[in-house]
This record gives sequence, C-alpha cells and structure tokens, in this order.
Amino acid sequence: MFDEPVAQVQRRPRPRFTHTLKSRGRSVTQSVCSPFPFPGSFHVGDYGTLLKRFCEGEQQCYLRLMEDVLRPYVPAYHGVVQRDEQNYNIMDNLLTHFNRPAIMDCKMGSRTYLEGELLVARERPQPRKDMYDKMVAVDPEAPTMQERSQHAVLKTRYMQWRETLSSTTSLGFRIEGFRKSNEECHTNFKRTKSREQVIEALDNFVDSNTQIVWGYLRRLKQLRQVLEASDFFRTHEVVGSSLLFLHDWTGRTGVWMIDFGKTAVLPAHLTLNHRTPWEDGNREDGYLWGLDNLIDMLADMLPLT
Ligand SMILES: O=P(O)(O)O[C@H]1[C@H](O)[C@@H](OP(=O)(O)O)[C@H](OP(=O)(O)O)[C@@H](OP(=O)(O)O)[C@H]1O
Ligand SMILES: Nc1ncnc2c1ncn2[C@@H]1O[C@H](COP(=O)(O)OP(=O)(O)O)[C@@H](O)[C@H]1O
Repeated sequence: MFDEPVAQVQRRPRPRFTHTLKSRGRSVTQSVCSPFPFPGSFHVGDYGTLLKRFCEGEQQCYLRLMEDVLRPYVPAYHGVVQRDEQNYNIMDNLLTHFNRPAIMDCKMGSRTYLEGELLVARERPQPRKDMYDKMVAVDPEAPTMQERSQHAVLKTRYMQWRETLSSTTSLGFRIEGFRKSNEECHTNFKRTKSREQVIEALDNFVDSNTQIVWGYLRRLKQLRQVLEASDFFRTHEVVGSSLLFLHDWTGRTGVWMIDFGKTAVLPAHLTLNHRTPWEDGNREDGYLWGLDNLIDMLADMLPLT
C-alpha cells in the first residue's frame, strides 16, 4: 500500500473565511469568528449572492437541482462569473434573510469519500503528510507503525478514521461546527460521536430553545419527504454534502443542502435509497439514514407532550 513515494498532492485552496464552520484540522474549542467578507474559495457577490470557486461537478449538480423538486432546499444557482481569471459558481447567500444568524454545518452521510476515491487510492496510493499531521494532532496513537515511519497516511484512511472517531459512521452525520449569534464559534467536534454528545452540542447551538428545535424539525421532515421523491437524489451518490442550519433572534429558522463538490451521478441502471448500509460497490451513502437519526434526536430534545 505504501510502496509509492509520498506525493505532493495538488489540492484546491481551502476556504479560510469565517463564518466557515469547519476547523480544517485546527483544534479550536471556542473562538470569536470574524464576519464577511471571506477570502479563499468564496467571495460575496452582488444582490445577495455568494461566489464559490468553480467546480464543474458542483455546477452540473446545481443545474440539475434547479429543475428538481429539491430546488427550494438548495441555494438558488445563477451561473458562472470570472474574477481575476478564476471562475466562480454564483449562488444565493443563505444568510441574507436572517438577522445576525446562528449557523451550523452538519456533514451528512455515513461515508465522506467517493467510491471513485477509494479506487484511485488502491491503484495509485498517494500518502499525505498533511493528513498525517492532522491525525497526530488529534490522536498521536492513531497512525500505524507503517504510517508513522512514512509520516504520511492515505486520504481514504484519514477520512475513514475521521468518520469512526466522530458520529459519521455510527449516526450517519456529524456536526462540523457552529457559530452562535453572539459570534461564539464551536468547531471542535472531531470526537463528538455518541447520541448524547451530539444532542448536547445541538442543545448548545439552539440555546435550549424548543421553538427553534420545532422550526428545524418541521423543515427537516419536509426535506425528508422531498428527498424521498426526488429524481436527483435517487440518481446521485451524495457524499461530503452538508445541511446548513440558520436561525436568528426573531425565531426564523431554515435548513438548506449545500456543497455538491463530491456528489456524483450514478450509472443509468443504478439508483440509491440512501439508507442501505454501504458495501464497496453499492454506492450507498447513508444520507437518509443520517437524516432519520438527526430528526429522531431533535424530536428527543422536545418536552414530552
Ligand atoms: O475536515 P478535515 O479533517 O480537515 O478533512 C478535510 C475534509 O474532509 C474536506 O472535506 P469538506 O471539503 O467536505 O469539508 C476534504 O475535502 P474534499 O471535499 O476535497 O474531500 C479534505 O480533503 P483534501 O481537500 O484532499 O485535503 C479533508 O482534508
Ligand atoms: N449558499 C451559501 N450561503 C451561505 N453560506 C454558505 C453557502 N454555501 C456555503 N456556505 C458557508 O460556507 C461553508 C463551506 O461551504 P462548502 O460549500 O461546504 O465549502 P467547501 O466545499 O469548500 O467545503 C459552509 O459551512 C457555510 O458556512
């Protein structure tokens, strides 16, 4: 597996902005995030839009989603714009209809790498030093002897380790991070795994406000119904996609699906139910199983009636 030299993998630049809710390997328990505008992969566009660094696969998904029943559950897509020789996908900035909102990013599914990535990792393994460093920063004992001697791990190995350390494998989703309306940021969820730990984090995000929980539950139940009827959803492997939760002091709540950079169209003969456990080759992603669990947990946060 580790016969090849450690490669310098070309990666797209990560968004460094700040309402960004992903810790990117940093071990942050709590900090104050700075507001827009965001450098890196995102820019604020005109008329309440957001520009995200162009990715053709993501563009194709947005184009199809604009024609699908899921349209009200994703940011509206407005095409491509070039800035400083870089193309960007233009989409609605979901924050615009909220007043100093609290924001949470939950990465959905029981798997965070594509089957295609697994294939590449087998055929052309490219051990990564940066991922080794991120792994050791969380758990110095995690790398194997071989990984330690190489000071590098394969991406799929890193991703699988992150999945089992967090709630991805056991619950079918994980909290990536949240920012509360007082700008307090929580991004240290790499080890948030059990149902109880996740509920505690969700309760912190909503400040124990049951009206907000009701709002999210209603929206997620509607989303589940629409997902079950969606042609787009049936015919795509949806990996690494997030649900973005937003609420503000007025009591307004909203949830949208974002990040289709790793959503792959399936071969014509194949459809997914998004609940069957993944086996190599079946392409199942556990998205709906994760959503079922998330809905159950939010329901458990409400007082018994
Ligand atoms: O969250 P941490 O532990 O930092 O790990 C990150 C996330 O899984 C990223 O997924 P996302 O962008 O969905 O958050 C992933 O990008 P991909 O989506 O490209 O797989 C990164 O892979 P690299 O970009 O290869 O480093 C990986 O290093
Ligand atoms: N349409 C949007 N409106 C508002 N915020 C967004 C939107 N899309 C993404 N974001 C913010 O940017 C963060 C990263 O977005 P994402 O699409 O997951 O980027 P990446 O593919 O680089 O991981 C999200 O957690 C969210 O905070």
